[in-house]
Amino acid sequence: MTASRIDGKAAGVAVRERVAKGVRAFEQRAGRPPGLATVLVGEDPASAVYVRSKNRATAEAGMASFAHNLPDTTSESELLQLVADLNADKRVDGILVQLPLPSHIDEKKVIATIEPSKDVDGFHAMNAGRLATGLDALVPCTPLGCLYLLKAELGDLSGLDAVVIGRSNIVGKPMAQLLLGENATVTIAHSRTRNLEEVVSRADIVVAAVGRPEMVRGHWIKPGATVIDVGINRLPTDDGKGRLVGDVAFDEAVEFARAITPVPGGVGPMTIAMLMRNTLVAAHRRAGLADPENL
Ligand SMILES: Nc1nc(=O)c2c([nH]1)NC[C@@H]1CN(c3ccc(C(=O)N[C@@H](CCC(=O)O)C(=O)O)cc3)C=[N+]21
Repeated sequence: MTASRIDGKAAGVAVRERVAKGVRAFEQRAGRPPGLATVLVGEDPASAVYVRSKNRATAEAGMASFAHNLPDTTSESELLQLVADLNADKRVDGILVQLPLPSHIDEKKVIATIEPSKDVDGFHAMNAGRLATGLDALVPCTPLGCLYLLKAELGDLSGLDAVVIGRSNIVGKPMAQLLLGENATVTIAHSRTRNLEEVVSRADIVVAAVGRPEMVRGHWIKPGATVIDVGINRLPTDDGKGRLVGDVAFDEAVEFARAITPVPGGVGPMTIAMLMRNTLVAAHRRAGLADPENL
């Protein structure tokens, strides 16, 4: 069997087009566009690229974009003050503080300072707790994008065996919560899991989010399973440009899976699309409007 490639780029474009329509409708009703503020501290080139593409996507969706690029000498209290200012700014519906932050800044403190109704990353404990207890929440963009691709591929996930490899607050844990919400049987595996191969080989759905290049081998995959690869690992190449690979050995896994996301062009573009979606949803909730439909 040769797996189909799940086209996250195309799915992301489709979501962003629906968001853009929703933005126009919101603006008619609220008299202002939804707004997203991004905060980048320091000069990490990869972070700068990601934040730029988020700002571009925001403008393309017709939303107001407020980009704050700060030097890596920014103190923690200066950053907390900026977040407080953005919390109070009525034009701002979403606040994204790009991670990782420089080591002299406590990420936990920064996340805890973001107003939960503007936390479009879904990282605040309020949103994590609301997701875990089945209340309306802002849900982290990457797992939300993964769930979107899974439902597009499989429809109903009820009763399926899902394995999430990785237990981060950003991907693994919220991914598991979302799958549980869809009535999948969920296993969370991690670096201490014994016999990972055997655990993976039982799964109808594999979500790999460990950050270790090509760690999941093709023969681990149950024939006909669906594989979502969250990893983005840059490997060195002779020409110095580097090559992106996921956490799954793609060329092997296509021989076993029913469908699989490539890297790049899989989960990454969906993350940005879901950030646009979350910003539109946050704008509606903050304006006292019902959630937009069909996103
Ligand atoms: N507060 C915060 N929120 C985030 O959502 C967040 C963050 N910090 N820090 C870094 C990670 C990483 N991230 C990506 C988003 C899009 C792609 C993406 O679009 N990737 C493309 C291109 C990859 C490339 O060429 O580098 C692809 O996979 O096809 C990748 C990675 C969001 N993150």
